[in-house]
Amino acid sequence: MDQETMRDRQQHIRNFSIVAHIDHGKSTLADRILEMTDTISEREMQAQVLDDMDLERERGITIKLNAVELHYTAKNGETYIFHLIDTPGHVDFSYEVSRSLAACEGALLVVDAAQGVEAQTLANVYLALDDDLEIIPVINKIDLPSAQPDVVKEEIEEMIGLDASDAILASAKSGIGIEEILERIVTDVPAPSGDLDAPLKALIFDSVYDSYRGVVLNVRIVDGTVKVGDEIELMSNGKKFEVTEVGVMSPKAVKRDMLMVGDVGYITAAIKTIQDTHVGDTVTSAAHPAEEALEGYRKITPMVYSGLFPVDNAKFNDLREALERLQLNDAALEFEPETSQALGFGFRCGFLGLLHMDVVQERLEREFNLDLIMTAPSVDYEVDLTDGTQITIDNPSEMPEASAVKDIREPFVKASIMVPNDYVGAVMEIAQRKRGEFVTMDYLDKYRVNVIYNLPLSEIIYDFFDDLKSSTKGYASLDYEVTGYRSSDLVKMDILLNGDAVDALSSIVHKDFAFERGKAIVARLKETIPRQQFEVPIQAAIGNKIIARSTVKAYRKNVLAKCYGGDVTRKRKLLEKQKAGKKRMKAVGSVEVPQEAFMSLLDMNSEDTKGK
Ligand SMILES: Nc1nc2c(ncn2[C@@H]2O[C@H](COP(=O)(O)OP(=O)(O)OP(=O)(O)O)[C@@H](O)[C@H]2O)c(=O)[nH]1
Repeated sequence: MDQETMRDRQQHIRNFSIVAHIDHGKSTLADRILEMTDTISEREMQAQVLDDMDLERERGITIKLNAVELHYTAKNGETYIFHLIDTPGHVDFSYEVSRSLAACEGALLVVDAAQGVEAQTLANVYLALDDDLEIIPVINKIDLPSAQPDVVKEEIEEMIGLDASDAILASAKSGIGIEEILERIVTDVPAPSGDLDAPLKALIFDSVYDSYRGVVLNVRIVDGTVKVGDEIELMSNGKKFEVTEVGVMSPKAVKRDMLMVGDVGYITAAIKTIQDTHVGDTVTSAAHPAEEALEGYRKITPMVYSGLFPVDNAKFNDLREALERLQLNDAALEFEPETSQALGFGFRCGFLGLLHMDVVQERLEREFNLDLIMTAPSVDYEVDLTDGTQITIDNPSEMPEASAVKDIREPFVKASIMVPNDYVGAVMEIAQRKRGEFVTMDYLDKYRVNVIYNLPLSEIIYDFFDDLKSSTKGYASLDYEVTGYRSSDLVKMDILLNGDAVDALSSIVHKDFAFERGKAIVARLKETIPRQQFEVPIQAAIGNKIIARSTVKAYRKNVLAKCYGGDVTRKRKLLEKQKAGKKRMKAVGSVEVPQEAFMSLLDMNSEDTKGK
């Protein structure tokens, strides 16, 4: 390609994302766009191509970002190169949204015509506005009988402050408005402004490990060009590599001779060590390095911590390797080795939230074939000791004796909960129960309210959102940000099995809830720990004081005795269930403890809310 062709090409590139609240139709719209541009035929279209992780498909949510190149011949007769960069919609992953947005000039803002603007619509659109992206409002699902496009337009104008008079009315499901969207991308989203002749500068926005090709870098080229044979340098550590392949995803990998300014594609360079690359780094040319690296991404700090232990202790190194690979394209995942008396060697991992934790656990098990025991999630605490020192603790078992502790502070969040008027009472009741402190309440329009609460993060990471959803018929949407740490009356609760404290079962609880939770967790453990050859006493204790107790009776009858006369399938099912359960047993001292027992700490939270 000569210079002129490249300059002309640059003018025809459009890089954009789709931002939306979860379930407002982002993936469906992406599919329609791929179909309309013949990037993929209907026959090839597996349900929702952009969400290509199995896990995502099962859960129906977008987690990882993907970038796809497509070609669109506009009404003006010219062909444009679109790069569509997918973004996740769940609150846990807003960090990833900002990563994809950094590679774009524009964003489609998709709002469900029946649901209206929701918490993540706002959170995500603010991220896009921070990046100065051109925003095109799209009101989706206008085919629904309950669609109220005019009300939604008003909401977009009032709540976001965007002009919605020319918002596109669309139905991703029935294909309405898709062409208009494509045309507006051409006319409204600016072409990338980088300098073709400047030294290479490419932003790594994602990377994956491939056992044949090494690390595959997904990049947005900000300046210059890169081709096979070039020597590249990673600006954060000065490491140099020779480029072995470049290409784009369309949606399968398509090799190219080169990538140029404005392109979004991949680079491989036989990078074998995972630790060398990290998202947010800048790739430059080793021969003509850029003077300054791109701004990169802000550092993200995990909010929820949990211990991950292989059921088979010999798999410790496999687990480390798997975590390293996941970390490649999951900058938010943190881990460090942890030793538990009860569970042996494992890792203390930091996650963005419970969904993130769940996804990591499932990926480790499916993609890396690991059987894991995961301990209940915890937040991190700032602790002032009586000797004047301050420590941070993300593992309840490390909490010092109460006598050595002067003050414990826990993270607080400002939560914004959007609901229809009718449910405000229900929301307040839940927030209050979770030690919430009411801040304010704004009427968004005639129908909906934004309720703001300060809440301890530890209270909302578990089941707050589920509770909210179920008591508002699914209408509530939630967004939150950590605002700081506050002193709370917290104590460490130990759990003793057969008289021995099990470190992996300790938790930190508010004094006022300690009794109740102690009782609930002991009851829950009694249900989950199977009968053994001997009696197993279960106790909850604060310091030396036992606050709740129960006993798992010794094992007597065969499990099959529970079956009704000779029903073979039922019998088999029961045996299978028992076998699956066994796989995840861990011997803690002399007691066999199943995985679910370690999650009892979670259940106890919902337990104590039920009775009220
Ligand atoms: N009636 C109707 N349903 C739609 C339309 N667009 C999407 N849906 C449905 O809405 C649901 C959510 O759509 P998705 O495309 O998966 O939503 P999403 O925003 O990508 O969700 P995440 O990937 O989790 O962020 C699916 O059941 C779709 O079939 C539409 O235009 N009309």
